[in-house]
Amino acid sequence: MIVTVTPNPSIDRAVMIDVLRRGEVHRSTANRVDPGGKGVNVSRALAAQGAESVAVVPIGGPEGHLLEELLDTDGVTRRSVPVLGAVRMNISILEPDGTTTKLNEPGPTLDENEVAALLDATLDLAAGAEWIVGCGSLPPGVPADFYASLVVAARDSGARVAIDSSGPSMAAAIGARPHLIKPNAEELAELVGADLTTLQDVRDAAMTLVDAGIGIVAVSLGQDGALLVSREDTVHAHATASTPVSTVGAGDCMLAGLLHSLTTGLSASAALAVAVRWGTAAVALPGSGVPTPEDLRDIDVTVDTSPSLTYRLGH
Ligand SMILES: Nc1ncnc2c1ncn2[C@@H]1O[C@H](COP(=O)(O)OP(=O)(O)OP(=O)(O)O)[C@@H](O)[C@H]1O
Ligand SMILES: O=P(O)(O)OC[C@@]1(O)O[C@H](CO)[C@@H](O)[C@@H]1O
Repeated sequence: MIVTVTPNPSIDRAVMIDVLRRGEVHRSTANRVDPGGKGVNVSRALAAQGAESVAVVPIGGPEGHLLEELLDTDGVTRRSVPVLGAVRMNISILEPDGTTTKLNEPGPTLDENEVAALLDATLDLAAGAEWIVGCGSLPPGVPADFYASLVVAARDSGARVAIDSSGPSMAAAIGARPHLIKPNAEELAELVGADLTTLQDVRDAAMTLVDAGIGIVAVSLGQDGALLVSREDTVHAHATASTPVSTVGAGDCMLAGLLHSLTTGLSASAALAVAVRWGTAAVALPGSGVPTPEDLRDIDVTVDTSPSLTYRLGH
């Protein structure tokens, strides 16, 4: 079982328009609402593939009720932690070529007791979990060491911990040495303070983090797929998204595929192939849609266990 914790979940509203023009009134051509937040998406992606998962989420306000309803509709098992503030609403503006503009709210302020309750609810589930996954931004009131505390507190539970966040909370989590992290290229560049233009740069940056005690660094690279780096492996995998519609949540689906595969005992390279298949499939879905088994069928993934490291990103 995979337990996710999303300290700052959201209602994701996706609005499709022909072209985004600053300062003008736009009439949407289509729209949809999804339950959102990075850990929530990991749990949704697992549920859509019939894999066992529990999503731990702070729930408050009318938006909180809606989030619970949407999670139930998606068949996501959840552990709700009641909070006073309302769950945020995030907006994605999608243009026909797949260009995605996101407006993310900061989220409600959580008080000390609510933060403690969120951590307790997650650790409560740790005993039966293979992975605990902490994902996304932290709302106001949640200290930057939230994920670091999770890594430390989960250490004796037998569950491995994966973290996907950014900025100070990700940096602090890395200090606590989680088993796996999933930065994208920008987040990795920020973590190591270097420009990343080739696969070699990505590999070197990821290896710095492996040297610092992280077991697996899985870097999502958008159209360039993903690079997995561990003490034993450097694996690159990529696939072509024939009709990119929305990249929102693709990284979360990729992480879900990776963790699910590692749980079922696949090798690093086989697990990365699954991860890229799930991520690429998500790009072809509107809004924060997560792929079903059928959506994965026609995606050919190329996996390279000795990748050409001179490959330039974005080409
Ligand atoms: N344009 C694309 N073409 C093909 N595959 C893509 C494309 N964009 C994303 N992917 C796939 O989805 C995975 C995750 O995408 P990306 O690197 O954008 O994650 P991310 O920045 O963490 O996204 P998010 O935070 O929105 O979930 C990639 O590793 C890749 O496999
Ligand atoms: O504001 P954060 O927590 O960094 O990101 C939140 C978010 O953009 O991430 C998901 C996609 O990965 C969306 O469902 C959600 O709206």
